[in-house]
Parts: sequence; structure tokens; C-alpha cells
Amino acid sequence: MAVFTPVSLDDVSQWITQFPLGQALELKGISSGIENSNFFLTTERGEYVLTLFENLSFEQLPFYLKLMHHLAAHGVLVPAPIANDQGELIVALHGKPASIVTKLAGRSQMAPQPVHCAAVGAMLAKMHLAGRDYPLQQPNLRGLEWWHATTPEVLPYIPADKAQLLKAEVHYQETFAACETYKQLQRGPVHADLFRNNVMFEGERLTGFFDFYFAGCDTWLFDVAVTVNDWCIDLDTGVLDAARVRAMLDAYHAVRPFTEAEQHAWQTMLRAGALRFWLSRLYDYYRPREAEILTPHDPGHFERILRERIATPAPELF
Ligand SMILES: Nc1ncnc2c1ncn2[C@@H]1O[C@H](COP(=O)(O)OP(=O)(O)O)[C@@H](O)[C@H]1O
Ligand SMILES: N[C@@H](CCOP(=O)(O)O)C(=O)O
Repeated sequence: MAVFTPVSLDDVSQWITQFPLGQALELKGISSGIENSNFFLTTERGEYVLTLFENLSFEQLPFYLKLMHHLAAHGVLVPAPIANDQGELIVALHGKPASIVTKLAGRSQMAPQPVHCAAVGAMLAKMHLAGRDYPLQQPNLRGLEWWHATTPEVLPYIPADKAQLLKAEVHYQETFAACETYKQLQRGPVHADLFRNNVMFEGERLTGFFDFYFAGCDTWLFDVAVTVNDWCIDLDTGVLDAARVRAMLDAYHAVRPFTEAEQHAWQTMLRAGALRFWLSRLYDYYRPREAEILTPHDPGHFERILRERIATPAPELF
């Protein structure tokens, strides 16, 4: 269940007159999703998604909505936010910030083949390039600083061998982030959570990336690492599948060639991508926020991936 704030068609009928979408015809709550209240909204103009943000504030939201607007305007396949007659992308509904975005066709591909990974790699590179002239700045709020601050909060709950690994990896990543190679990595807005459930496909055709609410400015390579760690693995073991990795990286490289510095940083970034989600899952598991995270994700999955990335070198970037 993921409609925390109920909204009826009646509620929307008047509210929607400020958008250039005609009359609202149908509104259906979306049951998946864990952060916000989401609805499929049909109007005289087409199909949209209405989101009421349950945690993010009016001040925090412009970075994400304007980024989606910017990317959509540059031909990246993402939901396009719809502005009201005042040009606003975020408008209050039932006292919560709300937005309407275009609905992506298709469904998530949870058992991807190389062809899907190639489509994701190419679109990710296009997204990174399109983000270069995005004017707003926000750090990745689940980046190094957050790892540093959050590690002590979970350490008391986990056994000694895991605590040792966690501390050592955060230290390793902090040391790496201070080195010259890291400083040479290209940066910009990144999705930072481009898992299979945040991408839509119709058959083998990618129809869009969505759920940008972990986006921030970080290294492009971190985004690639997060994506590879979810799309290109054997789900039981975390071991990389060479064919899917190759398909994703080659397709990315063809649009935005990787650099030598990125090649040097690649193995470390894959570890960073695993650490980020191991830590957030540990945090959600042991320190659940009130009335959230209905079924916490398994932290063990990303611990396995991290151990595997440390033990086994991944295929080269190019
Ligand atoms: N723009 C969109 N187009 C099509 N479906 C969408 C769109 N945005 C969200 N959805 C659907 O809503 C579900 C929940 O969205 P999600 O962003 O994951 O929610 P939450 O932020 O609450 O976790 C997705 O799994 C997807 O099926
Ligand atoms: N992808 C993260 C959790 C974020 O949830 P999402 O449904 O908003 O993508 C994880 O798997 O830990």
C-alpha cells in the first residue's frame, strides 16, 4: 500500500483547472512505491502520474522536478513535469507538495538481458551529457558525508565482522575521494538509484527513467556503478554477468566515452555503489523511521555484492 494521503476524483477536478490538461476523467491510486502517494491520472489530454510528496518539502523539490524538466527538454526519456498557469511545477494539494508528470508507457524489466542493459547504458550517458548545463546544485545526499555520519549509527547493531568491513570500506572510500584520480572524475547531476524498478520498457524499447528523488550532483561513474550493480548481476550471488556488463558499458561508452581516470576508479566505484546501498539498507533495517519502510530491503544483498567486488575484479570499463 502506498497511498498515504487519499485523494478523490472530486478533489482533483477543481484543482486541475490550473493545469493545461482539460478535465480529470479518472484517478487510480498506485499500490507500489514506499515514499509518496502516487496516482495514475487520466485527463482529456492523456495519461499522467500525480504525486503527493510525503517527506520532501516545497524547498527541496525544485532540484528534482526542474532536473526532470531539463532532461525531458533535452530529449532524455524521463517523465516531464507539467507546469500550472503560473509556471509552477509544485503545487499544494491537501496541504502537501504535489506534481503532475507524464506517464511512461510499459513496465519494469526485472530480468534484463544484454539488450536492455545496452538501452539503459546509452540513455544514462545521454542523461549525464544533458545534465551538464543544469544550473541547480545539490550534493548527493546519500554520498560520502552521509556514509561518514550514518556508519556510527548502525555499528552498535551489527556483528563484529560486518562492523569491521563497514568501517574499513568507508575509510577506503574516504581515502580514495581525497586522491588525484577521484578529483579528475567527471561530475554532474546523477540519478543515483537507477535500479530495474526505476526504468520502464515496452519489450526491448526503453521508455524512460523515473523516481529521481535520490538525484544529486556526484561523479557520473558512481551512477554507472550503482546501475551495473543492480542490472548486471546474478541476483543470488551478486556476481557480475560479463555479457550484461559489457553491453551496458559499451553502449554508454559509445555515447559518452569513459576517461582514463574513470578506468582507474572503476573497481573502487563499484565498491562505493555497493557500500551506499548496504549502508542505507542497514539504516532502514535497524533505525526505521516512523510509519515508513513497510518491508525493509535486505541489507545482506549489498553486503554480498560489496564482498564480491572486493574479491573479484570487474570487467574493465573499455
Ligand atoms: N512517470 C511514471 N510513469 C509511469 N509509471 C510511474 C511513473 N511514476 C511512478 N510510476 C509508477 O508508480 C510506482 C511507484 O513510483 P515510485 O516513484 O517508485 O514511488 P515511491 O517514490 O513512493 O517509492 C512505480 O513503480 C511505477 O509503477
Ligand atoms: N533502490 C533502493 C531503495 C530505493 O527505493 P526506490 O523504490 O525508491 O527505488 C534499494 O534497493 O535499497
